[in-house]
Amino acid sequence: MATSTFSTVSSFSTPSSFPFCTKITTTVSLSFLHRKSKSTAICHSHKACDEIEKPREECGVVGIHGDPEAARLCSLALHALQHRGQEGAGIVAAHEKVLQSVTGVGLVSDVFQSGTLSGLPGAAAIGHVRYSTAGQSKLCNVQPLLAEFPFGSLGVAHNGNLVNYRSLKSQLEETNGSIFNTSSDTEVVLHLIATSKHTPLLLKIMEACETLQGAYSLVFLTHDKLIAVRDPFGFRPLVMGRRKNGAVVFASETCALDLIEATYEREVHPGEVLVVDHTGTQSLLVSHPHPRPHKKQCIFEHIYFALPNSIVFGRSVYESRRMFGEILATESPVECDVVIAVPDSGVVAALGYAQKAGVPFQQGLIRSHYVGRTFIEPSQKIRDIGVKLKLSPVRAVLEGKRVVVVDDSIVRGTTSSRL
Ligand SMILES: O=P(O)(O)OC[C@H]1O[C@H](OP(=O)(O)OP(=O)(O)O)[C@H](O)[C@@H]1O
Ligand SMILES: NC(=O)CC[C@H](N)C(=O)O
Ligand SMILES: [Mg+2]
Repeated sequence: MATSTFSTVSSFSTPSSFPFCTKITTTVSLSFLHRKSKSTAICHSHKACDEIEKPREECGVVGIHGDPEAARLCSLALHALQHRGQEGAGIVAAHEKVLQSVTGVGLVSDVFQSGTLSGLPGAAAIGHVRYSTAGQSKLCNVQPLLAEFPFGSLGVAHNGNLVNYRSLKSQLEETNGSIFNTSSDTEVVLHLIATSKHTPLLLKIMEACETLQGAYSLVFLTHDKLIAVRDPFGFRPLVMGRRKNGAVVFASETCALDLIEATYEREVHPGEVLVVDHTGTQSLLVSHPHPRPHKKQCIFEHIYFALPNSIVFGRSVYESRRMFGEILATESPVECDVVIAVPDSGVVAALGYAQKAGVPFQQGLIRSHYVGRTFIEPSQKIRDIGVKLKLSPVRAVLEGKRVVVVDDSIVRGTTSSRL
């Protein structure tokens, strides 16, 4: 390789339509995953959990109401959202007024093997793939969380970070004697609901959400209702779709709707509460101190997290990444013979760069199909091994060439230092 130029789209000036909300620079250290553990429960009873660690981002959520195969569709949708969380997966389904749950550590295919789904009958279900942000990467923190209240059972799946969860948790422990079963921030939502004086349950949920600060795209399941809530800033995505049979689907990304043949209808609006039951869909608003807070949609969804075939925040992720590559070629032109990408999520930006620069795009790095995403792994040791196993250079493409290498981002530098 005569010359090798490393470029990254993360050096772009941020387009004005993408207010930057999160910069992920934290190095975290968690214990290795124990991949094969699984828990099946009518209602979770978690062991007392681990210490709290620094917040990060991500996760995928899905909710389905009105389809006799709700849990099976949920598992397919979670498969489509696997890139958003690889640490654990779970589904809660509602059948004959009872909520049943299967959660496990590992990938969707590890947790939902043949036969598992037959234990989750019912026409409504919610699901989650976890990338731990608050609370260790272990079974007790895998979602959906499920709680038994005197007023009925409730399941919840959360994408986001609650920045005030530590103070809410101490308050609940000291004032109400609340006993927490997990170290996940999401559990405070259940305790806030438990202690709310409002009725019915919907008002308890709304009051709880109004107490939360930070990012939350939530789906709740009761024995007869599916409820979706998005925080007033709209930090994390959440979309709504519908299947031909009328079943309503909520998901973090439209790629999950596509896989289960649901048509994309719209985003859940920032601050919106959507309630779905046999009577139809009702839309309400979470109240906020600023009646019209500015949207703060996370730019990292378009840079890295989401799949290019998704529409996120009303905009094609593929088009964003292609445009990032074009801008990079305009801002940082380099004499070169070939443009290559760091697969997977760098590919579309590299295509945009190559097209704009008028230089051939080639596959100079091969990505192993058997290694997941490395950035979202919970420990540096796993990330280092992941990058080592994942990327291999193609001598025929690179030898003697001036090469531009395009990746979507450099965060901890795990990938770029290996290259
Ligand atoms: O600077 P770092 O800390 O290495 O983080 C950034 C890298 O991690 C991500 O890839 P990842 O392997 O997670 O997923 P991908 O296969 O979808 O590109 C991202 O696309 C960059 O390549
Ligand atoms: N990545 C996420 O959105 C995670 C949700 C929640 N904060 C958890 O740690 O489980
Ligand atoms: Mg990458």
